Amino acid sequence: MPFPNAIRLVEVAPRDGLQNEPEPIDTATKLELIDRLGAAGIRYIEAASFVSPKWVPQMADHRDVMAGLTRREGVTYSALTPNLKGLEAALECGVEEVAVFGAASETFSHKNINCSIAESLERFAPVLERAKDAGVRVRGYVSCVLGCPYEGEIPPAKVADVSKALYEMGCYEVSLGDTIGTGTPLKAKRMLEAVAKDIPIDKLAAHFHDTYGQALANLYAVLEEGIAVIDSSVAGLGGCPYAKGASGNVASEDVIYMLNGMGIESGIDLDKLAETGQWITLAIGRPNRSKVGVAMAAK
Ligand SMILES: CC(C)(COP(=O)([O-])OP(=O)([O-])OC[C@H]1O[C@@H](n2cnc3c(N)ncnc32)[C@H](O)[C@@H]1OP(=O)([O-])[O-])[C@@H](O)C(=O)NCCC(=O)NCCSC(=O)C[C@@](C)(O)CC(=O)[O-]
Repeated sequence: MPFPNAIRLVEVAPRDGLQNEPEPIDTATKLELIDRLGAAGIRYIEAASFVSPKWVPQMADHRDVMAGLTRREGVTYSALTPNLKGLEAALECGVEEVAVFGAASETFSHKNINCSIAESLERFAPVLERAKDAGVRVRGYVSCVLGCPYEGEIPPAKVADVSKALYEMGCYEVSLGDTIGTGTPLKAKRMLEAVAKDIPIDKLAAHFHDTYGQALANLYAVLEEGIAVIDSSVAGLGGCPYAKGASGNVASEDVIYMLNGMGIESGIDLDKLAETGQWITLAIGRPNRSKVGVAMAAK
């Protein structure tokens, strides 16, 4: 399949990027991050997570983040909602899109959302129904698509089953999460082939963490298969609280640099994006994990 002419980048730094930070990050810093990402041309930003503050304290200010946004025209600001309680709170804050998140690994599902895969799907069904009534689109995530921190290898057929269930339930797009970044390019292709038997490729997204330095190579492999939605995190911020040692998503700057070199449109201003990566890493005292961001800052 030819490479896509254009991609949609889903920027997850304000949520995935910050959810695992050991020190509290104030709401004003999160809001400035979101605003800078919008100013760099990003059209889809995962801004918050309506999960239990006991489970993920960094996302406890979800209401203040959603209510405090300076909304830019044409930008979607989404939030994670694992259950009806989260969805109702998000709706009160005027959210226009939410995401439910499941896993292809039973153990990870229990550790992350305290229920089995089957129970999670039962929980998501009323979330999708309520969201539909409210005119809110729902994205679905599947974690551990290329490996699990507890179970190791996950068969592609298992990933395909959970993805299909989310899609058939009404998720308009399913984002495939390599939660611990252990995937490699051919493995990523094989997994995608299995999922794409049931779901059109333009309804799938790649959400690859870079723990083993494979994320860009894996992205190249799935772009070749027709994937045109990429999740990434500015400065490579992030990690999952329930996947020990997992580092952040592939850095947005690195993705855009690669896409620019391939002539694939994103509508994103790389200079502004790289400045944002430098700014947030200084603001929260973290290393910048984007090679492109570091190289551009050194010029
Ligand atoms: C799902 C639950 C809530 C189940 O947690 P639970 O303990 O089974 O839920 P519960 O219904 O029994 O409720 C327990 C308490 O949580 C409260 N509660 C219940 N729901 C909510 C809510 N929505 N918002 C706020 N509070 C909530 C509820 O009110 C109650 O409070 P208490 O009576 O004890 O004071 C919990 O396990 C949880 O919050 N997990 C979050 C895990 C998480 O955020 N993980 C990181 C995001 S996923 C990820 O990073 C992967 C991804 C998406 O990026 C893709 C990839 O890379 O793989």
